[in-house]
This record gives sequence, structure tokens and C-alpha cells, in this order.
Amino acid sequence: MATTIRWGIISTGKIAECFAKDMVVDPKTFVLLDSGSGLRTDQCDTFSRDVHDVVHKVAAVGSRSLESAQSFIERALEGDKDVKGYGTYAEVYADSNVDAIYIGTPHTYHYENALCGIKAKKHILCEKPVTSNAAELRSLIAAAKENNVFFMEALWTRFQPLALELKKISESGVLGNPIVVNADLSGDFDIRNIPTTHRILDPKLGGGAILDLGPYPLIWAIITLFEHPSNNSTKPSVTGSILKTPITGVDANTSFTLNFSQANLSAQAVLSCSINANPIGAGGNGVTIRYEKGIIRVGEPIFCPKSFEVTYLEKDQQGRNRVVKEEKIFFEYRGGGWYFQADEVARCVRDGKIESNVWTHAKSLLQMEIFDEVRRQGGYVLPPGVEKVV
Ligand SMILES: NC(=O)C1=CN([C@@H]2O[C@H](COP(=O)(O)OP(=O)(O)OC[C@H]3O[C@@H](n4cnc5c(N)ncnc54)[C@H](OP(=O)(O)O)[C@@H]3O)[C@@H](O)[C@H]2O)C=CC1
Ligand SMILES: O=C1OC[C@@H](O)[C@H](O)[C@H]1O
Repeated sequence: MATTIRWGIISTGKIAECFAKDMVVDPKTFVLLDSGSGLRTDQCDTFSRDVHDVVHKVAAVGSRSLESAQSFIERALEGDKDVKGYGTYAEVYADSNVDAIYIGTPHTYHYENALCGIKAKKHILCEKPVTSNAAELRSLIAAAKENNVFFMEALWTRFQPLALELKKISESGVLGNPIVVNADLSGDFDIRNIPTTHRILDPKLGGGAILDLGPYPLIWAIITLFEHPSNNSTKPSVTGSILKTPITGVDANTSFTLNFSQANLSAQAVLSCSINANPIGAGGNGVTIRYEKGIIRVGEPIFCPKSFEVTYLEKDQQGRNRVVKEEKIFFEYRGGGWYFQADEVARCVRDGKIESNVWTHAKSLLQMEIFDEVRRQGGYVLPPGVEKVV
């Protein structure tokens, strides 16, 4: 019999709406198609979501305003009368019809929202970045353990079928070891014209590039370098550089380099993010991973790419690399793709786990430690009181 997870949604902002809409995409009728030239029809079925073991149901929506909760239910959940709308988040935590809480508030509220949910014995899926810093995350992990509830950061990209397939190729050895990862996520948020209270500009909301966009270039380095068997889960060294905007002092342009050289890997990730620049790979590739014997190029947008290309290289007699094969792999699916991570939550809850084996507490912690270090080196200090644990 399928396990049903009854979700309580915290906040009625943009991403909460995307997540809620995805929860009503029928997982059984969903088919993932491979399209275009380079079709790998032999493997299409492998990528079908075709989920029969878990079912998602939104049971409650909480907002700071009841009207907002009700209008959210109308627009995102087709006015479903079975969904309770609440004018406070506390009522969602207290609702006995809610199994798991999805948190879609601005970064600097994640800690307190997640802690309230955990204390109410709810399982938690919390948007990225999971907290403002590593200390807050350590405190939440301890609280989740103490209350025996599942807790995971909503690092949705890690669960997408493209990421799973790329990881398989990356670790198969067919391309040799990875050498360099280049990844950027940038967006032009029109920072001169948006209000300084916008979450991307307001330091009280953890504004800037590193906390909002940084998780995405980083996830490709984590998948291909940190998780690579030759790395033995060894943490990288971190070098970061930040250019702040004079508008509010948050980081506008941030780059960070990770060296993986302590285990059996010798590889570097060169990562960056900006809130005032167009995507570097607009119309092209947002991530490039160079291996000893090939290259993988991942399409934009790097948080939800729909294709990647693999170039296989071989040395000729003069020792020059030549292309021997090129392959392009496409992914298509209905909905936004946020349900892949929700399926993971449901299965972990069903199996009595408090942590995912895929996006573990340790990987979220590694991410927050890297961001802390980049902010430290770049001199980006959040205003007093914003970080609830330091
Ligand atoms: N996984 C993904 O693809 C994405 C993830 N995100 C993440 O989701 C989070 C929210 O982003 P996004 O949806 O774009 O943000 P929005 O500003 O659109 O929504 C945030 C919501 O949080 C609630 N909220 C609570 N306190 C505050 C406050 N002080 N100021 C503003 N809003 C508040 C509000 O809901 P209410 O009024 O109902 O209480 C608001 O609508 C971020 O942490 C971001 O990193 C964002 C975009 C994509
Ligand atoms: O998670 C996200 O993905 C898309 C970006 O535009 C957004 O700002 C970010 O929060």
C-alpha cells in the first residue's frame, strides 16, 4: 500500500507555490520523455517517475495572513476544500493532520520555522540555504535527532533524474577522474530598481548571491567531486572573494574555489554567483566538468537543467586530445521537478529515517561551512541578531 504524506506548507511566496503545485501532479501518470536527437530511448523507462509507493497531499497552508493562505489555496491547489488555511504558522505546526512541513520563507527565517516544526514533532523539508550559518544547522540537526523527526534541506537539484544519470557517468570511470568543475549561477535581479527590503537585497533576510544562488554551483561540485568515490568524503579547502553592492552591502558578485586534494582526487571547483549579471551560459552551458578523458557540459538553468552533453576524448599518437564520441542526453517531465525531493522525504519518513542518504545532514553542513568561510573571507557579516546561533 502507498504511504501518504500530508504536507503543511509554511509561507505563500513564489517557491511555496511551485512546491504546492508540484504536489498535485499525479505521480502515477507521469512519464519522463527523452526528446530530440541523441535520444536514448533504451533508457527512457529508467527515468520515468512512475511513483506508486508514495502519495503527496497538501493538508494545510500557513501564512502570516489568513487571506494570503486562502488565496494561495485557490490559485495553487484549485481551491481544494480539504486544505486548511491558517493565518499563522503556529497553527500548521499544531495541526494533527500534518505529517511533514515544507518551509518556503526567506533564508534567515528557516532556523526558527524549522525549529518550531521539529519541536511539534513534524518532519521537515526546508528550503535552501537550509539556515543562515553552520551553527544554526548543527542546532537543528541536534533538535531533529532529539525529537526523532526527519529533517532535510530542499536541495531539489540533487534529486533530479539528470543529476542521478550524470553522477552515474561521472563515477563509472569511463571519463577518468574529474579535474576541474566550472559552474556559475547568476541572475539579473534589477537591484538598482527593486526595493531594498526585497529578500535578494536585504541583509536582514540574508540577501545577496552566496546564500541564494551559491547552493547551485556548489551542488555540481558536491556531486562530481565531494561524492566521487576517489574523494572518500574528504572536505575541500576553500578560497572565496566577494564584491558587495553599495546599495545594501550584500554580496553582489561572489566567487569561490574548492580544492579537493587530500584524498585520491586532485581536482578543483571554480564556482561563482551574481545577483546583477545575466547567466554566464545563457543559451548554453552553465556547468562544465573536465575529466581526464572527456568533458560533461550541463545546460542552463543549472538548478533544473534539462540536458547535458558528454564529449569523450582520446589521445592521438602525438598526444593531442581528439573527440571520439559526443552524446547529448535530454530530460523532460511534467510539473517543475520539486516532487523528486518530496518523494525522498516520503520514503524516508515511511522507513523511519531521520536523514536522507542522498542529501545528508553532513552535506548540508559542508555547504553551510563553505558559505560561512566565503562570507568570512569576503567580509560579509549579517546584521546583529539575524543569526540565531553563532
Ligand atoms: N528551490 C527553489 O527552486 C527555490 C528556492 N527558493 C528559496 O525559498 C525561499 C523563499 O524564496 P521566495 O519564494 O522566492 O521568496 P518570496 O519572497 O516570494 O516568499 C517568501 C514568503 O515567506 C514569508 N515570509 C515570512 N517572513 C517574511 C519576511 N520577513 N519577509 C518576507 N517574507 C516573509 C511570506 O509568506 P507569508 O506572507 O505567507 O507568510 C513570503 O511570501 C528562499 O530561502 C529561497 O532561497 C526560492 C526560489 C526558488
Ligand atoms: O533557488 C533559486 O533558484 C532560482 C533563483 O532565481 C532563485 O533566486 C533562487 O532562490
